[in-house]
Amino acid sequence: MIGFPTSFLWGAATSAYQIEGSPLADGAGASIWHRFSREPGRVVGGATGDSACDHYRRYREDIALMAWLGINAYRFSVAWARVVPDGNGTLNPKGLGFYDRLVDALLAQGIEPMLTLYHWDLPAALEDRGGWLNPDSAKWFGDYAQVLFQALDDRVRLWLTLNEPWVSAVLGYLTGTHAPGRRGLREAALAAHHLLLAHAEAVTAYRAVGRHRIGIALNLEPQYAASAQAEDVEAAARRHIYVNRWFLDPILLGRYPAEIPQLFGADWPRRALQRAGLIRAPIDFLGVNYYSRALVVDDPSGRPARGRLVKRRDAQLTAMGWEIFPQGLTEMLLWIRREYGELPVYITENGAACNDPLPERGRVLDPGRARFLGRHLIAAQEALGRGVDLRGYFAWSLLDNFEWAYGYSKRFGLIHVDFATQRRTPKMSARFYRNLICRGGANL
Ligand SMILES: N=[N+]=NCCCCNC(=O)[C@@H]1[C@H]2[C@H](O)[C@@H](O)[C@H](O)[C@@H](CO)[C@@H]12
Repeated sequence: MIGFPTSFLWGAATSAYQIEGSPLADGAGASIWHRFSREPGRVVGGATGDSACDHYRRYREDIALMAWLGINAYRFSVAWARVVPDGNGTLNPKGLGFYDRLVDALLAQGIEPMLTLYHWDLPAALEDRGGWLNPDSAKWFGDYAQVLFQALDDRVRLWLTLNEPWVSAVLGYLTGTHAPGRRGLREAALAAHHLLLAHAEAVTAYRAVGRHRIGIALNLEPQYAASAQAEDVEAAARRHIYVNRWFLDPILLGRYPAEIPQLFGADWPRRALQRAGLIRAPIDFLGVNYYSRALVVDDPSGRPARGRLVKRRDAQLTAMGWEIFPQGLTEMLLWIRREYGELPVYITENGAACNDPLPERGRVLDPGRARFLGRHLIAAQEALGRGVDLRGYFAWSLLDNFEWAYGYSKRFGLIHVDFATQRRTPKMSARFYRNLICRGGANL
């Protein structure tokens, strides 16, 4: 098995709303998650991101922990409403100032910043104007992206436009389990289309002013038929289009998969097909967020892909109920290369929620997470050995944090956070990852 290249990025990832806290500090505007988390019943325990990991104030302490961890890259997102409080208008210098200081502090430790422009926290003022259902949303996003390109492209060399637009569209507009909590197939398809146009708007804007590289982070999940029955095989094929190709094809090929309008039927926005060509603004790399595979059975009532997820009885699951399936990462990376050609790839998220014990004498024993990371890094190494141009790996997540609708009930962190005291405690998995990075990934 070949090793990891010396240029390989060993990182960790977070997002603004999940770790920063202080959502309205220094002139920041509210986001849709600030609003959504306050709606009764939306988040486990009625939790909000008001404090989270208090990273907005403790970022220097957290960067010192990153330095101890030995990561050479850190993926974070910018809270749009900190920088442009009403989403599309006046800049807030204090909001931008936080990210300016964050980037400088990272670089001072030799840590490469990877900046995600949008990780689900749309300014609430833009939601009041229709949010991602408004055709102007692509321009709003392009204008916001421009602000950050101008301010930070002299130091940020890895940009991501959107994080998991599929989750934004499906959980935000179809299932309603994420902000803004709307429920409609047509809305989901329209929001997805505008998110893709927004991605293209930002990439196009970057080409005019940017000097480095820009991509997008997608949640990609291999779909396996639960049986050899034709109806299950076909259901898995439909879900593969729905979960993976719906976004990959327009971004990388400039067209929607032919099957997508059939899956959405009358709910598919007709004009979307003509405008799909606009979406293919060539990217420099693809971010792959990999967590698990899906095991699919036919389900005629399931909309829109008419497939339902099942679990094998003997499956090993994380605390999220997701099957631990490292080989799916290798297969997904190889499939992307076969299907879309040579494109640099970063694993921009991979990690596990575990039922961690409480810290005891400064230690948190989470062997399951260490094993999860190790097995997925072996799977990544396998893909590297078979020709995938894999440039880096970002563990999700640096810190235990606000896990969206699960609130603080699910812990993904390499570092434990006591949310009552904000005390950080590196877990066993952090030491495992630190030692691995020291060895450049050798002897996995
Ligand atoms: N069944 N199933 N399987 C996997 C489905 C994954 C969809 N959720 C994600 O990818 C989110 C991504 C998000 O960026 C981050 O902000 C979240 O904290 C992590 C952890 O939840 C992941």
